[in-house]
Amino acid sequence: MSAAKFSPAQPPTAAPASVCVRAPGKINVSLRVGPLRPDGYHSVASVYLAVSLFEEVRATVTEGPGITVTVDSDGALQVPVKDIPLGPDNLAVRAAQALAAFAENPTGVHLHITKRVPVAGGMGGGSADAAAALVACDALWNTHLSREELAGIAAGLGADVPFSLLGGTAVGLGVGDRLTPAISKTPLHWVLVASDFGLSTPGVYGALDSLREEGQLQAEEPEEVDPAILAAMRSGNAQDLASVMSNDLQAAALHLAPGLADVLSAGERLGALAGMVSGSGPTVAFLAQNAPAAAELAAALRAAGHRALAVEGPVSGARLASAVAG
Ligand SMILES: C[C@](O)(CO)[C@H](O)COP(=O)(O)OP(=O)(O)OC[C@H]1O[C@@H](n2ccc(N)nc2=O)[C@H](O)[C@@H]1O
Ligand SMILES: Nc1ncnc2c1ncn2[C@@H]1O[C@H](COP(=O)(O)OP(=O)(O)OP(=O)(O)O)[C@@H](O)[C@H]1O
Repeated sequence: MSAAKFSPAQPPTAAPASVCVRAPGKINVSLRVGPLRPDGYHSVASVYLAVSLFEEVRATVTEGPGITVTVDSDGALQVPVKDIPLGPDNLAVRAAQALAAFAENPTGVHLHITKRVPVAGGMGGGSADAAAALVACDALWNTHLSREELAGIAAGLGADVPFSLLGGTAVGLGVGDRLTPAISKTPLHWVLVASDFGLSTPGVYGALDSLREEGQLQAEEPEEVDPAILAAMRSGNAQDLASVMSNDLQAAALHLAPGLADVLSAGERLGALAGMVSGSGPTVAFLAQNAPAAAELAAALRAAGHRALAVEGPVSGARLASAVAG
């Protein structure tokens, strides 16, 4: 006989007055990009990896209506936040607005974002803020949407937003939003090097199209991910992964920011197994053999004047970190 069967009905959970949600940035361990589509997007075949560099969004009920946002930054990469919009264009605000349509009685909310992921850095930082805001407002407004429903709203906000909700390791098809979780049991160790400038994602995709039009690069429709990459992720063999990881956007990012080639060669000279531009860049991600090797590489890159940080992945997607009762 189960005790739960006879326990009195639980009262409905009261909505909290304030919640804090953490959501991870990502690396594309592999990113294949097809030709430009009529809708302005490109089909991709991507292997996403969520890494231990987290954005935090604290959502607090306000007395008045509306959604407001403030931003600060924290962490070793010293992310400048001056270029982040603080109005309706902020991705976290857009996420809260999209979720409000599903809430019976959405209160006013203030979102405070603590940024650790480089802005316009190719690691999906704004997407992580959007994913965190969705989970935070879902808790604040008692909307109780399923992860699938949240993923549907996330896809309307941007191609990378569904992955920041899901986390872990996943194959992304379509524009990157059609996700299938992939197995990777052993953590992989990376070193991130931030740049002191950003790259616009549409600008980097556009540069890739131009290079392809000029005949310098080929465009093929990406149907699937190279099975060798999934095998290397599954086994956690960093050496194997180093020989197969690749990013079609790297040539375009290097075309727009040629100095990144020096960063890539510095990391490889200082002991990385391999290095690549993360997503649309300009953040560079270096794969290391293990955690001590990553710590050593990060220290050597810092000594050479770079903003470098050792991280690992996979980690969880957007999750409630704390809640304060109303
Ligand atoms: C580079 C990646 O980070 C790799 O994961 C993503 O493809 C970019 O994802 P994102 O920043 O969430 O992209 P969105 O905000 O949805 O789109 C911004 C712009 O990037 C370009 N874009 C984005 C995704 C994609 N599959 N093809 C594209 O061409 C389009 O010009 C689009 O208008
Ligand atoms: N919460 C936010 N954080 C950062 N940027 C934001 C945010 N909301 C809107 N933006 C705008 O979006 C642009 C790109 O932001 P983001 O930091 O997500 O780039 P990214 O990491 O290169 O994106 P991706 O890797 O998904 O292509 C910024 O330049 C900024 O103008």
